[in-house]
Amino acid sequence: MPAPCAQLLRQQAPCGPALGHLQRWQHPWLRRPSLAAAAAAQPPPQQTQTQQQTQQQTQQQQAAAPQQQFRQQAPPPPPPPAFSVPTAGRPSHTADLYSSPADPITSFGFAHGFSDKYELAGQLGSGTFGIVHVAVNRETGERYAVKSMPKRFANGGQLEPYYVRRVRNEVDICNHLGRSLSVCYLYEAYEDDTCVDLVMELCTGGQLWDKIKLGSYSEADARRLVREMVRAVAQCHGMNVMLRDIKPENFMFLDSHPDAPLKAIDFGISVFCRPGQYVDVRAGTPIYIAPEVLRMNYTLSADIWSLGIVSYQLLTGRLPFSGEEGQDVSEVYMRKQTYDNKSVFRAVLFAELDFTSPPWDTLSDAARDFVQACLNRDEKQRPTAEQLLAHSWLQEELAVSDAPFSDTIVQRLQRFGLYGRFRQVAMRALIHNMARDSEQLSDMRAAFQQLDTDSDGRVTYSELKQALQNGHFDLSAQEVEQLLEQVDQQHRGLIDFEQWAAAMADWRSFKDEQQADWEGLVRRAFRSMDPDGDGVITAQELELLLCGEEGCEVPDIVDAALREADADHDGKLDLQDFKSFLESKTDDSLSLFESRISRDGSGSDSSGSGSDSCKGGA
Ligand SMILES: Nc1ncnc2c1ncn2[C@@H]1O[C@H](COP(=O)(O)OP(=O)(O)OP(=O)(O)O)[C@@H](O)[C@H]1O
Repeated sequence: MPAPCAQLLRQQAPCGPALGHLQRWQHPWLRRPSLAAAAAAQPPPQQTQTQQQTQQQTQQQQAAAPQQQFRQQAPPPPPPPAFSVPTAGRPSHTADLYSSPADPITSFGFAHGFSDKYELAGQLGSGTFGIVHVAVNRETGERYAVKSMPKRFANGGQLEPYYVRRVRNEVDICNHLGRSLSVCYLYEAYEDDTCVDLVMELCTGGQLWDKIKLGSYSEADARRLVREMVRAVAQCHGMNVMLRDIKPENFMFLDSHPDAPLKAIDFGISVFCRPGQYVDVRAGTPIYIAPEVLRMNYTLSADIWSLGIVSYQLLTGRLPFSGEEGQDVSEVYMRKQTYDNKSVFRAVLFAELDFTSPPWDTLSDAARDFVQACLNRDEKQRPTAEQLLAHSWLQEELAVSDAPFSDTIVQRLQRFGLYGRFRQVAMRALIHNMARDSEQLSDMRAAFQQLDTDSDGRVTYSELKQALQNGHFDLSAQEVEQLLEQVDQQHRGLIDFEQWAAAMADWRSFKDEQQADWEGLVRRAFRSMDPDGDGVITAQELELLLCGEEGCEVPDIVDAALREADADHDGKLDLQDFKSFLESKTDDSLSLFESRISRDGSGSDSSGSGSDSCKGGA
């Protein structure tokens, strides 16, 4: 029988590691500035004296509690956990990591009534902070995963700061990234007096680790999985999120089909970090961390090293470390999943990396080149995740640019989902105001008309679902809903042509096509978003524009839009802000997203997962 939260609290292992990433972050459902947008909008910081003092104070507090800094690795299973070590007295290179200790709070402000809506079923797994169960929606019978994180209180009845940061971190980053199919979707967050419950997409196919420990994959299978992981990482990096804990335990298969999609889970120690920003807190799981993480000066490229380790494991069934420093680490870890930190750190820093022993003689040069590039100890020489996607080893048979439009619909929907709300609305305003004879528009209109089976100019969810079922996409029913909700932000259950076109458009070619009338188009689009025509969109007008009469269900939406687009920081948007905002949009690549085109024509397995497979293509 399901364990209620209070019971979970008793079952929970004693306190795990203190988390050293003192990132200031926010839950988007609470009205505070979003770190994500702040990280995106602000230039790399010069820390103020006060920030440094706060940081040093926090670090001193942490240094005074060393027993909380590491968690002893317990052999075997479960696999060794992530850790995070604060670094006393070192200057930080990042904006927010240390500047703001968690607020003294007693609750997060999440919804109440988890048990009214869901019934717990079997346990799926457990980690340092939570126990994960299947949760069944009492009304619909749909199945989810719920991570129950028993509240940890400090003296004085307030929540322990590490716990606060950890929960908020997970929620904030999931919300930030959750619109892509590469990331386990977070549906809801609940709390009561004793517990936080995060309701997530259910992955029934097990961890990638379960498969790796059985031995190496064929090169073709490994390539597919690595491509999926690199995509997830490229999306995270594109959103200024460093994962910091890439390992096979943190990727789960959606279901038990042999080609089931992989989903990234667990963002508890991820951190917001822009390219070029540095972090100086050791964090991660020792076997997978990059040498520069041990040296406590690293940036997004540290994730690429971890990807290299996992790729090596997938291809060979072992770790890369060899020679005097590494042989034992490799053998003992793969056999027993245990190690001692000192030997691992020595191996990470100094061990030879073996690219010659079998099965390397049977693997392609491209595979070797890919893994070697990831495992370059000089982090500056490592490719970015986006560059890795273009590596010859990962290249798909059909380049995305050559794929027919109808094959890329799921990628386009994911891409649109990762835009902020203001960019989504701006795209729609541009579409509304552009010339009717645009070539892109006519292509998209033709695709839309195919979806609109009753020709009423609008596509319902069920029409879209049906379209996605009739062709060749592998999508769970829940994934279809996730994708469509992005386009139908007002939750009308309908998508009109302009919404559809805004979601499908390629920004670069769209802009190129409109070049002759670009200035005029931008002016017209801005005017159509400025209801009283006074040349500025105030915060109040922005809320109406972004969320309609109902107001925003996620309070941070308006603040995030202002942070992204209000270049002169005067709290409102004018035409100049809008122009610069549109110019700042450069990245448009579909290759970051899974096409989800069915691989074998049979779709994914729906058995008991609550994620019944839809197969289709428009
Ligand atoms: N969405 C999901 N669907 C199915 N099982 C899941 C899901 N999320 C987590 N699990 C299972 O629960 C376990 C614990 O989850 P998770 O790693 O997120 O917890 P945690 O407390 O954050 O862990 P950590 O110790 O790494 O900090 C996972 O290893 C996995 O087996």
